[in-house]
Amino acid sequence: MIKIEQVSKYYTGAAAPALAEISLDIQDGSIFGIIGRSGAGKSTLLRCLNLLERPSTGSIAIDGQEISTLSLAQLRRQRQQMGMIFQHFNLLHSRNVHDNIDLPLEIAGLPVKQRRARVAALLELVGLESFANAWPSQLSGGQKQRVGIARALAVQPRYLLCDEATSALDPETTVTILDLLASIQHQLNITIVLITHEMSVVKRICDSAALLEKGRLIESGTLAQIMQREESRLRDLLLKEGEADRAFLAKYLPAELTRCVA
Ligand SMILES: Nc1ncnc2c1ncn2[C@@H]1O[C@H](COP(=O)(O)OP(=O)(O)OP(=O)(O)O)[C@@H](O)[C@H]1O
Repeated sequence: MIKIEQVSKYYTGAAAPALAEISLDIQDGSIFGIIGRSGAGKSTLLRCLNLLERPSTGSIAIDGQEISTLSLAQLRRQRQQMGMIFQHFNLLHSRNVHDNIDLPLEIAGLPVKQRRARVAALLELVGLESFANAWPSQLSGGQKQRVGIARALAVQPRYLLCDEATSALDPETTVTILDLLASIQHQLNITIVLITHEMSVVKRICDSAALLEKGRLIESGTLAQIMQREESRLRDLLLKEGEADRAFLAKYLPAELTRCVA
């Protein structure tokens, strides 16, 4: 479990903190959505989780281990537990698909035979078996993100952090990538933390969510809890584009759906 307690982040020279006293629990095996407008602090929080940024105050504990107390070697090991995918995929254009996925394994110093087997399994996992020799420039956005996902999973992380991973994709491709992430979570039992400004993403795959605004946590909980709250900004946001979203209503508010249909 990731336990974030009273985390604040002050950037030098900034008038207001990027994060202000954020407390959140991210349960193992969940798909946790962090939502907020531009500047809300989502990326800062994600960077604190992947250990690229240190909170100014407060603590982040992973499985009870406070990360600010880790030695450099421990920090390196902990970073390997955090796979990351990005809005613009961040593939190396000088490497083909196979070699992009292989890169973290090469850096980790795994024997070549083991690396080949692992890359083949990852290509299959993301449905790109026949694209091993393709170059990034020959792929669609969705295929590029599949390569990004395979690469992030190469060293078998426990957490997959997704930074607006579908924001550059069209709606149909977005759905296929989100469904792939949900299937991977299920198959590998990893924890997925994703940041997004799109409620449709949260509705499609998240089981928990947190709403940030100007660095502050407005609300958090499981979607089941949020949907039962009387006064909830997150519930309002989830229902805002909800009319057409029967699957979501059927899951969380079946009575509401029956009323809409009647
Ligand atoms: N390296 C930095 N130095 C100074 N200020 C920063 C830095 N990174 C972020 N900020 C500021 O911190 C605040 C939160 O930014 P952050 O990028 O975390 O928000 P966000 O919700 O991810 O926004 P977006 O959706 O636009 O990426 C903003 O006011 C931003 O200008």
